Amino acid sequence: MQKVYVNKALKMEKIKWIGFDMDATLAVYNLQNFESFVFELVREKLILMGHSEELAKYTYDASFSVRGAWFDKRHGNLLKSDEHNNILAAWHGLRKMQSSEIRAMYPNKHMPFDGERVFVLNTIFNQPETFMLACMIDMYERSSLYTATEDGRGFISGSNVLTFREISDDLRRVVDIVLRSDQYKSHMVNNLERFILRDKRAVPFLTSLRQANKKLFLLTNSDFNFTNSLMSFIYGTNWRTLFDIVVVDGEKPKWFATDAFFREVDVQTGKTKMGHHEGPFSTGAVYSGGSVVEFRRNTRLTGKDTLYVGDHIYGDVMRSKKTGGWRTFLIVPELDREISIWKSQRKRYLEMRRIDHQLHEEEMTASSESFHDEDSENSTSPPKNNKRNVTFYKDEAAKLELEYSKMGSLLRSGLRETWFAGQMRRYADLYAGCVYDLHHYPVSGSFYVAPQFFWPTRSWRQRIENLADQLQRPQDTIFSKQAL
Ligand SMILES: Nc1nc2c(ncn2[C@@H]2O[C@H](COP(=O)(O)O)[C@@H](O)[C@H]2O)c(=O)[nH]1
Ligand SMILES: [Mg+2]
Repeated sequence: MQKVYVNKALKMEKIKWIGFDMDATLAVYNLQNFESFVFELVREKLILMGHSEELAKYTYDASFSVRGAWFDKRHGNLLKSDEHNNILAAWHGLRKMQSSEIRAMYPNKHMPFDGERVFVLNTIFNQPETFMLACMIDMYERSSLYTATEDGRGFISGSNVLTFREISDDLRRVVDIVLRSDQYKSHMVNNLERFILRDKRAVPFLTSLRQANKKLFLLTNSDFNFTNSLMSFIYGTNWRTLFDIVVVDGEKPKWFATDAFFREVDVQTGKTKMGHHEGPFSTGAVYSGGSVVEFRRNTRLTGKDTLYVGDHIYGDVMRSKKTGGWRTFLIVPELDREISIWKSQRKRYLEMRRIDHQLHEEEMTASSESFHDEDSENSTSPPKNNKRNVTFYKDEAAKLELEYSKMGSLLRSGLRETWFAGQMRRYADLYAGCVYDLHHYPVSGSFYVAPQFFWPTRSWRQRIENLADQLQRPQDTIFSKQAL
């Protein structure tokens, strides 16, 4: 679709430095191939660890997971929440939970965020993990050796208890080991054609930014050898000359929270030199680790003059904005697909909006009548919502969700915005499906947000259509070649 969307106005002429994340940003992954490869490696290691061999029967289903899900380690559920922690939908294993079940476990269908209890599955690297969590719980639920514990925190077989927390912790450990392993990295770098999508805009994009006097840096959590392989594949072996500074082993989000020094990498051996780096950074050199504090000291950047482009809503976008004061550009690989499904489902969406509005009006009328009748002897409880409308709305919402994946859309659940969408709106100044979409805009222009009007309207149809259009952010984006 080649569009950049705007949450917060940004003048490109004020940006002196542009930083890039590598994995899932400059290096665009073939998600289908990548996710099933990681799923298979993780499955093998979980069985070696001692989990049931029944796991071998589960194959990767790319149409199951959606990013941004929360895993509740206490009840073993995958949750889709909104930005106020209201639960929009939930899965136990591979099974979608009924509304009544969710309500019984989570009063008011709400769960306050607690980092001890919840693991947020935010990145493309968590996608196989999300599906594996569902598979493991499904498998133990079906197993004849295990039954559910009385306290509902997992499974029991004889005197052996396996809690949902333990399942999730085991899986996390295995994913972590797999992504660090030589087996994973060597298979990736030996099969780059399978895992990395080359984009013909890549070199012209970075070159045009440099020609416009922007300083460029790479800041990735990957190690030097892995970075070198991927970047050489995309940009050619001289890729380092495209950047003013190259930082590997970044350990974001920690990179934004410490004052650690940089260490220089020996690009011949890939090993880091002893001690730490002092003095200005050199073009062509590669630095390991470091921190935003040291980076700022070395480059004299203020923060507002830096635009950082990354795919991790927390590690790349929220932390860089909150701690570094950087301007942010989020890459959402699912965006083009989300928008095209959204457009194709506009009629269904408008109908749901109309029903939703009708239900609200009925509720308002009923509660205002009951309020006025409060003291009267004839006081009646509000009439129940029109059941047919409620059922219709729920069925349509479920159908809409299935257009995206079994866990639905990344950005919405029915009409409601997800937690991921809320985070994106708050912390990403710009966003796009692909970093190279920025190449279609002049380097010195400005991004604006179209004004949104919330004036009162007479008819529900007008209100619905206004809202629908506002929610279609693509139409809200204005780009101007002149500065504000
Ligand atoms: N050991 C782990 N490595 C992980 C995990 N999730 C991602 N990763 C690796 O981090 C980098 C991301 O690089 P960036 O360019 O996006 O900053 C990449 O090499 C991933 O393999 C994890 O949970 N554990
Ligand atoms: Mg990344």
